[in-house]
Amino acid sequence: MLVGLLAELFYHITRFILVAVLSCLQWYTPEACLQFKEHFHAQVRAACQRSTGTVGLKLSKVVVVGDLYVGKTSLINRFCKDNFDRDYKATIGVDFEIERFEIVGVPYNLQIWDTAGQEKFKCIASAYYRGAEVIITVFDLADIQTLDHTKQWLEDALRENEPDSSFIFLVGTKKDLSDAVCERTELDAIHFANEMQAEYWSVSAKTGKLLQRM
Ligand SMILES: Nc1nc2c(ncn2[C@@H]2O[C@H](COP(=O)(O)OP(=O)(O)OP(=O)(O)O)[C@@H](O)[C@H]2O)c(=O)[nH]1
Repeated sequence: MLVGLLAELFYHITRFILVAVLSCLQWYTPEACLQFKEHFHAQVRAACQRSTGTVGLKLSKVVVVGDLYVGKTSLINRFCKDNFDRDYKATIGVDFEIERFEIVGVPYNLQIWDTAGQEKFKCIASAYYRGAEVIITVFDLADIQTLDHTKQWLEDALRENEPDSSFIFLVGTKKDLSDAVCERTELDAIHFANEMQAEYWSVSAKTGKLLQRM
């Protein structure tokens, strides 16, 4: 009973944080967010409002993977620091940010791991995949090859985690550069997201403007 409740609590908190991440960036449509449809279960809400010591679930690990130059760091920077840098600085190995939230009175930490897309750093970055509650697989909407590569990135990340233990997101970046090619890539991406049971988002770290979910 307690285990079931904690599992449900964990599920809702993780979803809530992801919604917070994406909504902060205004990169979502409400219908994409199951959380807004269901809200918290009464038991989960009650558990959250009790002493945090009894809950013990304060940390969630997010791993962001994808080819080099697709915009992983920019995505994280927009969320964590609300800034955008047009200059490219390759991530060396891994980097991480911690964001602190309070959800119905419970302090919560979101640990976001930014991994390098360069092949030569792959073995370093992959050492950090384990224990990811959330895997965000990123590609560049203007470069269809990066979408093709997401399958491999996701497989590598999933291999390091227990089956069905991670929420999966597929995120297409640089939506501000959108043209007809991007639109075709998005259709492929939505198809692929369905196949891998991922939630799909089209985003722009540059503008942060509300973008439509296809
Ligand atoms: N126009 C536009 N450019 C973007 C966007 N997001 C990122 N960029 C640019 O794309 C380039 C690469 O972005 P990064 O965030 O460094 O890419 P990365 O995936 O972290 O790259 P690695 O660290 O090598 O894995 C930079 O020059 C960014 O300014 C976006 O939404 N729109």
